[in-house]
Amino acid sequence: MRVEGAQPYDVLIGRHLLGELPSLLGPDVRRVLVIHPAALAASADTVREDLLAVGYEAYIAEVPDAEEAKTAQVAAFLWQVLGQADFTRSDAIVSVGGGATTDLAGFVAATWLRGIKVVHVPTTLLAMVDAAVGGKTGINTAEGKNLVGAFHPPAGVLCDVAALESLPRFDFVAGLAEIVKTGFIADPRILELVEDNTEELKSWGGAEVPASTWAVVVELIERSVAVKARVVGEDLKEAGLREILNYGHTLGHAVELTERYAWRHGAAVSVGMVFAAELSRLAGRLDDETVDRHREILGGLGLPLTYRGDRWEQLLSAMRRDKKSRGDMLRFVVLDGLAKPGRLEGPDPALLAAAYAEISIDAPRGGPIAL
Ligand SMILES: NC(=O)c1ccc[n+]([C@@H]2O[C@H](COP(=O)([O-])OP(=O)(O)OC[C@H]3O[C@@H](n4cnc5c(N)ncnc54)[C@H](O)[C@@H]3O)[C@@H](O)[C@H]2O)c1
Ligand SMILES: O=C(O)C(=O)C[C@@H](O)[C@H](O)[C@H](O)COP(=O)(O)O
Ligand SMILES: [Zn+2]
Repeated sequence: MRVEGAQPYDVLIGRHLLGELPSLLGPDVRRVLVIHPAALAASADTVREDLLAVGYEAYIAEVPDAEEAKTAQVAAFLWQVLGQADFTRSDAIVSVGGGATTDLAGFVAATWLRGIKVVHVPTTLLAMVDAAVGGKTGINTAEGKNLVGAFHPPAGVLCDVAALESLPRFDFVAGLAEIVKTGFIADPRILELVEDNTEELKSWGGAEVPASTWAVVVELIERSVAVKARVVGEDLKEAGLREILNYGHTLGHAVELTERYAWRHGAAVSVGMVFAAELSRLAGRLDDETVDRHREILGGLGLPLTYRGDRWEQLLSAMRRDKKSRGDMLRFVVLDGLAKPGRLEGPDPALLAAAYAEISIDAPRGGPIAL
């Protein structure tokens, strides 16, 4: 699939695609740094060996797992690696991992010498359908999620679906949340596919999965990437249209921060979408049936639908730093119907609190919540 724009690139989806890496890197690259978390050490090593075998000078750097990787300290470590290996503007980074790894590696590529090539090899469902495509890169700060970053499109994306065989069910389901998001904002056929295959998807078992379920997963990936490619091809820097991809993220990112990243991104976005749907309904813009469909689909997959009621002030404070905010004005992506995303700007605080009341529960008395 092609992502258009000032710097067009291909997103390849299939199996055994690593042989395509040199063609995505292009002819001028000599040195490559492969960045990966521990869980992907074996795959990253294979990538490095393959690159060495065809003549690249290939280096490898392991980074911490998940959100622990998205820090200024880890970025600084990678800048040091690049500096010590004399990486120039004709060299490149390859990320092998989930969305946290692709966000970090993309950010380091965007900032090293003010921008070098990056090719992403996403290994989670979420990174294949969302994080690796579109050029949003970033790291977190103590004040919030992705607060430092850059728009830096990759030179290419290799989605080798065989990577999903080792992905834990928990992470597979978290990735489904972004797929469902894409269904609600742009492609309702995605919702039908998820509804018709809920049991198979929620009980993801990697290598044990029947061919019919793989076919559904590949179609879900292709449909989600197609929507993302169209949107970012039109609006790379989020001047308008691209904001629709942020459906459910205003509250979702606030939940992630409040939970100190103990929740997966997809799980937080699930709650955030139910909140955004309730907000849309209470603002008189969305029908009850579509709101209920959020709960049925996300809840059916085992994704969380509620959050603790005693954290509203903390969440509100985190939401003020959302990238869609303008000055003191909070802005939300809402739905005016299925696949009809709109914006709600500066909502009455009472409306926000009412929407939150619809999704909040009593504070748990210990133990993790849902996903
Ligand atoms: N840039 C964007 O447009 C964009 C879009 C969506 C999400 N994101 C970001 O992506 C991140 C979430 O991504 P994620 O859900 O992939 O999480 P993640 O990168 O934290 O990966 C989740 C877990 O899966 C493990 N893992 C990865 N691939 C595996 C495999 N094949 N087998 C076994 N384990 C594997 C990882 O080590 C990690 O423990 C968040 O930081 C979010 O903000 C960015
Ligand atoms: O690509 C986009 O644009 C998105 O908003 C996709 C989101 O799923 C993703 O989580 C993104 O990283 C959120 O970006 P942010 O600008 O809200 O940090
Ligand atoms: Zn997201």
